[in-house]
Amino acid sequence: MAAGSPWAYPGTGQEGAPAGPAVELAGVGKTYPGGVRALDGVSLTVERGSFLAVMGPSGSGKSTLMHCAAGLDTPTDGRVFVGGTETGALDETRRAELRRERIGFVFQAYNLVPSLTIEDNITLPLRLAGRAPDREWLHALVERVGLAGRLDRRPAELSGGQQQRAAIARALVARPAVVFADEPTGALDLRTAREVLHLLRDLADGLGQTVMMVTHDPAAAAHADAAVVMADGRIVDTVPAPDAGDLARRITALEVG
Ligand SMILES: Nc1ncnc2c1ncn2[C@@H]1O[C@H](COP(=O)(O)OP(=O)(O)OP(=O)(O)O)[C@@H](O)[C@H]1O
Repeated sequence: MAAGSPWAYPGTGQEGAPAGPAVELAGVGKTYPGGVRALDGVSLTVERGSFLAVMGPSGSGKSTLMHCAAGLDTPTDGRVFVGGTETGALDETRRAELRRERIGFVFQAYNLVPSLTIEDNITLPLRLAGRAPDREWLHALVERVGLAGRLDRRPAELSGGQQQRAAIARALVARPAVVFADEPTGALDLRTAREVLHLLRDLADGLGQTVMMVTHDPAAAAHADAAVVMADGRIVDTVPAPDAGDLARRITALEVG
């Protein structure tokens, strides 16, 4: 982490982490009951500290890929590693533990608990894991996402952008190996969406946080270090330093082709 970065804070959780990629998929396939082959031989390496976008036409397998990568669903073939741990080798209890402690989630619909304050929402993953929040880290996090002074509010008292920033802080509170974001800007207006994307970019640059984001929006994907494009359950393109116009053309070609 660069000295003087907004994240300059002792012990961001990345130190001493095992070497190697944050996420690795090797020949992952998924056939749903009923026979739909949603993933077909997907291999993918997400380097530590990188921001990867997953794009592709509707039904191409993006959500299935994210669910399998995040241990929310089990592939029918292939292997998935998160922070060096093979998720398929864990029983459901251990996999739930891994999701809680090593993976952060951000969803389009924020998924905050309406009855809890913003602070209690942010610290929920830690409390579920029986861990006390690190007050200094929590403070740095809420400052950075711009929610200092709003910690005692309930989600309904915040704008959509503020709720999504609270969800991002919640995703980061346990210092996960990777944050999975599923259409995180889908419910936001353009300006607020851009703020949230800048925040995700900043997490990768300033904190070395690995982020994997599913999006339909080429302009959102352009904030990532690279985009993978899916079609029919396969990765058909990997685009480094993606450009929104170029990505839009590639997706349109897949949709009409
Ligand atoms: N639970 C399920 N049972 C059976 N088939 C499913 C299930 N979930 C998804 N599928 C099918 O698997 C394929 C991939 O779906 P998936 O949701 O991963 O695509 P996607 O790219 O995320 O789509 P979208 O952009 O529309 O969300 C589709 O053909 C879909 O109909």
